[in-house]
Amino acid sequence: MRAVIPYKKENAKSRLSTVMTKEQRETFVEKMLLDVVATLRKGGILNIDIITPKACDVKKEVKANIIEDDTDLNDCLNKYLSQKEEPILIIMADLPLVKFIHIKDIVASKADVTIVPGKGGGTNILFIRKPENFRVKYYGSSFENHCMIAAQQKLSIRVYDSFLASTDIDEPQDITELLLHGQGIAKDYAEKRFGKKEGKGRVKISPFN
Ligand SMILES: Nc1nc2c(ncn2[C@@H]2O[C@H](COP(=O)(O)OP(=O)(O)OP(=O)(O)O)[C@@H](O)[C@H]2O)c(=O)[nH]1
Ligand SMILES: C[C@H](OP(=O)(O)O)C(=O)O
Repeated sequence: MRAVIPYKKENAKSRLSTVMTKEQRETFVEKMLLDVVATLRKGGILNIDIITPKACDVKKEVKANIIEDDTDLNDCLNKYLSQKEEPILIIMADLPLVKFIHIKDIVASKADVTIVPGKGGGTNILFIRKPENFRVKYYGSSFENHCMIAAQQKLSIRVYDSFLASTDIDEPQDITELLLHGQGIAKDYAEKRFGKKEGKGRVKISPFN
C-alpha cells in the first residue's frame, strides 16, 4: 500500500489570511506537511507520494517521493488513482492532529473504502482498497460525494469517527484545536504566534503582535 498527500504551498490556507500573512501561511503548511509525513512513517507507511503543482515547493527534508502535477486537486488525484493497483491512503496535508494510531486503525479497515470526514463537509482521509476504478470529488460536500461514489460502485464503506482526525486546519478557530491538542512542529509554530483566550464559551486564539 501507499499514501499520497496532495500539497500546494503557494498562497496556501487563504482562509487563515485574517490571522496570518501569506509567508506565514506558506511556512505553516510546510510544518503541517512535515507532521503528516512523520505520522505516516510512525504508522508504518513507508511509501509516501506527495503530489504538488511545484516540486521545488517541497523541502528536501520531507523524505517522500515527489510527483509534480499542476492540474487541479481532483484531476491530479484521479490520474494518480487510475494508475494504481495497490491500496491507497489519500491524506490531506493540513492534518497535524492525526496520530499514528489513527493511521494504523484506518489501514486495518476491512471495508473497501474508509472515509474520515473533515469539518464542514470535507474529506480528510480516504483509504481505498482498489483504487483503479475509484474517482475522487473534493470540494463542497466531498464527504457526501465520496460516500455516493462508493455506494454507486457497490463498495462497502466505513466512516472513521475521530475528533482529531476530522479536525483539518482551515479556519482560525481550528488553530485553537491545534494549540489545545497538537504535539508536533505545526503546534510549535502556532504557539509562537498565538495564545489562547479563555472566557465562558469556547477557547479562542489571540494573536501575539
Ligand atoms: N496537488 C494539489 N494539492 C492541492 C491543491 N489545492 C489544495 N491542495 C491540497 O489539498 C489539501 C486540502 O486543501 P485545502 O484545505 O483546500 O487547503 P488550501 O487550498 O491551502 O486552503 P484554502 O486556500 O483556505 O482553501 C491540502 O493538503 C492542500 O495542500 C492543488 O491544486 N493541487
Ligand atoms: C478539499 C476539501 O477540503 P476542505 O476545504 O473541506 O478543507 C475537501 O475536503 O473536500
